[in-house]
Order: sequence, then C-alpha cells, then structure tokens
Amino acid sequence: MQSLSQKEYKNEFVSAFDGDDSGDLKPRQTPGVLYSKTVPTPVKKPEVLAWSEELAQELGIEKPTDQKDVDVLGGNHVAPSMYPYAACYAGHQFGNWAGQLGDGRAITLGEWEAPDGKSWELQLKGAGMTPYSRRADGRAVLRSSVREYLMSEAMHYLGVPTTRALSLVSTGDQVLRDMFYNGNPGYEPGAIVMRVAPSFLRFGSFEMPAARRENENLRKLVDWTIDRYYPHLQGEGRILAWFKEIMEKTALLMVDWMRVGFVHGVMNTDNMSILGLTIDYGPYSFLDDYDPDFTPNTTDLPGRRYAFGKQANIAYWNLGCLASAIAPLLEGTEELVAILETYPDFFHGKYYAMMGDKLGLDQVQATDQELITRFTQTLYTLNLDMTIFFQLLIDLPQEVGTEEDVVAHFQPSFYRDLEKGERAMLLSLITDYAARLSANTGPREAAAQKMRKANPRFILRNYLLHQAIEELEKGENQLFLKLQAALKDPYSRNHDEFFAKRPDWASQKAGCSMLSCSS
Ligand SMILES: Nc1ncnc2c1ncn2[C@@H]1O[C@H](COP(=O)(O)OP(=O)(O)OP(=O)(O)O)[C@@H](O)[C@H]1O
Repeated sequence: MQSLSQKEYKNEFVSAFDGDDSGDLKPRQTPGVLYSKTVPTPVKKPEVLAWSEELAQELGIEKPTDQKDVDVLGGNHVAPSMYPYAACYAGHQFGNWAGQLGDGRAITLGEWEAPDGKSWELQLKGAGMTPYSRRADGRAVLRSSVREYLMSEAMHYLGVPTTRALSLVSTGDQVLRDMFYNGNPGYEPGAIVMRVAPSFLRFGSFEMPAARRENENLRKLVDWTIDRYYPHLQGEGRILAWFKEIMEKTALLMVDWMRVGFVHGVMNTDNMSILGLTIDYGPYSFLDDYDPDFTPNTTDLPGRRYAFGKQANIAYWNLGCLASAIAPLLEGTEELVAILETYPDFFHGKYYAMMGDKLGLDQVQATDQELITRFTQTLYTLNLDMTIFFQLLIDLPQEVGTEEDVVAHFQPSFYRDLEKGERAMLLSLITDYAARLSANTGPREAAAQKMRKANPRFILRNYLLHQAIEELEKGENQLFLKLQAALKDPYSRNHDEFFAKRPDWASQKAGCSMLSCSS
C-alpha cells in the first residue's frame, strides 16, 4: 500500500505526446497538442466525505491519514512526480459537431501503477479551471459529485464496465450555478470526485486530431492506444481489428445498460469511452416504469435523442463518427464500413441472449424473439416497474393460476390499476412464458439462478439519490451510507428496505426523475 502523496507516479501519456506545457489556464484553442498542463486550483477546506476502500485495496492506495493525502484528493497538493494535465478532445453533441471541447473540469494527475502491474489514471473532476473550461468555472457541485461517485461504483458492482470513483471530497467553497446548468440559480456546496480508469480517452479524443487534419498526431494516438490497451492486436490490419473490438465492446455496453435499465442521458461522442466503459455520470437514471422513450435529461426532451430505447442506435451513430475519424489512416474505407455494418446483427444477437438470461431461458431460439418483444411491450403498455417485475418473475410459482393470481403476484410492480384488457394481456404473456420455461432442458432452479444473476434487485433510483443528497447538504450521511452498502450487493435480498417502486411524490419532483445536462 502506498500513499497518494508519496507515490512515484508515471506519466506515459504525457511522455508519448506533445502537449502545451505553458500551464496557462486561459480558455483557448490548442491545435497541435493532445493535452495542456493544468495545475488544480486549490480549494478552501478539502474534507473526505466518502472513500472506496475495496477499490483502494485493489489499487494499493493507502487511505488518507494525513492532510497531504487529503490535499491530493482536493487538488491542493500535487505530488512531485505528477504531471497534471487536461486532455484536449472534441465531440458531436446532440448530433452536431461541437469542435474542441476538452477536459473543462477534469484534471488527470498521473498514472498509478497497482500491485498487479495494471496502470490507472487518477483524475480529479471539479478541480478548477483548465484551458478547456470555455465559459464555465471548472467546478462541480456536491449534488452532481455524489451522483457520479455513487453511480459509477454502483455500475461496477452491477457488472457493467465503468470508470470508478475513489473518493468524494467537499471543498468548503460555494459554487454558483446559474440557469445554464440546472435552471436553479444560487450557490451550492462544491465537491471533487477522484475517478480512476485505465484510460479516459474518448471517441472525441480521436475526432479532434482528425478534424484538425493532424494526421501524424492521429496516427500516433491510435498506435499508442492499441499498443497500450489492445496489445494483442499486432501487424497489418490492426486498426480495423481494433475498431471491430471497440464496436463490440460498445455494443456489449449497450446490452448491459438495457439489462439493468440504465439511461445515460448524454451520449455525445465525447462521452463514449475508447475502452467501452460507462463514462460521465450526468443526468442519468435507471428506469422506474419501463419506457423506451424515457430520457432523464431535460435538455434532451424535445428530441429524446438519448432515450433509453434509442441508446443502441445512438452508439451505432457514434461509432460512425469514430470510423470517420480514423478513416484517414486507412487505404480505403470499404472494410471499415463493412465492420461498422455488422453492428446491428452483433448487437441484436447479444441483446436477445441477454434477455434470454433475464427470463431464465436456457437457450434462446429464433422463436423466442417474439416472446421477448411481448415482454417489453407489456412492460411498456402496462407501465410496470422494470426491476421489480423481473424480480417477481423469478418467484413465479410453477402453476401460473388464474388471472387474479397473476395480477396479485405482479401487483408490487404496478404504478396504476390495470384495465380489463391489460390484465388479460399480462395473463396471456405469463401463461405462454411458463410454457416456454417448462421447455427448458435444465431444471427450474437453474433458470432461477440465471435470472438472479441477470436481474438486479437493488438499483440506485434517482429519488433515493436525491434524498441522500438533501441529507448530506444538511450534514447527515445515514442514507448515503446505506446506499453505499446496498450498491455493493445489488443482486441479493440483503437490502430489501429499498425494494420498492418510486413513490408518487417523486415522479414530478425536480432531481428525482428529470435532471439537466451538467452541474
Ligand atoms: N463546470 C464546468 N466547467 C468547465 N467545463 C465544464 C463544466 N461542466 C462541463 N464542462 C465541459 O463541457 C463539456 C461537456 O460536458 P459534460 O457534461 O459532457 O462533461 P463533464 O460532466 O464535465 O465531464 P466528463 O465527460 O469528463 O465526465 C466537457 O468539455 C466538460 O469538461
């Protein structure tokens, strides 16, 4: 175990590429470089609010005991071997080219080598202005930091690839948020999350040199990324093979999001990880009642571009942007396009297999696709709570029983009373499902086990987060600690005090269902 302030950090990204070393924080365009040196701006009084001990153990990081370590987490101390920088990237936002974006409030401090030899980027989010802050302040508020801290850890324990969060620190400073951010002008407590990932490179990291026609930088970045993160890909054709892997990782990520009912909310290309991780926890949400059109992002309401049911298609669109960015490195684009076009089939194959697991089918047949579609249609038409419904499905008795029995069984997942036709729809689905389940070759218990692994019982619902944040703002952390414990064990029945639908009051309350883009 080593302390944050005494570690010998590596800075391999910085060593590999030209950067702007001036340390100037003035917002600007930085053509020709992939990052700019950025020292965090100190805060008034950093205090650790939360610490991810299991992650720290894995990485070999000592829990902060002295002020110097806490100061690293708050951006008040930069260890001598660190080279802090903000990365320069671009992106397509809401379908439009946005040009240079970059880390406007994220600063990578250095690369931490864990005892197993793996390397992790340590990054502070909310540590002050960078050359990419544009018109904003480089800060994050407690509200959004708690959301990122808890949810990235929750996703990890759900088995969904994600960036991780090591610490949550309050800064002692107040941060002004105006209409641009949350429609609610005023001061809020500031906070900083230290997040970690093998790499924070995004699709937009490649779009930037491509848009600037900096082919040398682009080639170097692609080669470096493959060598470091995809070292098994060597020789001729490796760029195509790399793209295929990114495509598959991205499709699998979408399947995982659909499995647990996660809506990211801002799937811009600057929020798409080159490693297929969930990155940037902004206005995300889990689905309560199943609705493919649901977007938690108030900024996205008119087009619902990033709604739950559109995520797989948007990922495809974003992969198209990445393909365009790397195309100049290839002789022609035919093979690249051919790989891209395999996305829909690859995704659908994995999607149906995942739904088969959720339903406990031992081998998904082509004929099961219709049953799976009937499930999603029924969930949607009847406004059923996704998480609770699948849990109840695991406990379905062998004998389905009457319409009344079925309705009573699934009652805890209802947000409203069902009409006559809807009750019949549910009965017919469940009857056909039970018949299909009995056609499994394995025993019923094997199906139930598969379902318990595929269907989370605890999800971090937005209203729970909202309540925990309200408490923290008052200096209480009881709910926060309970959620932190529950999220580590989401497939068990150990935290059933949270096994309940979203309460009525939360459906319209700001922050409990809908959120704005950034804060
Ligand atoms: N308060 C802020 N100060 C400076 N830049 C910001 C701020 N909020 C967002 N940005 C920048 O706006 C762009 C898009 O914002 P987005 O909400 O996707 O990112 P984010 O939540 O800040 O960061 P990340 O994607 O690194 O998790 C990024 O370039 C981001 O750095």
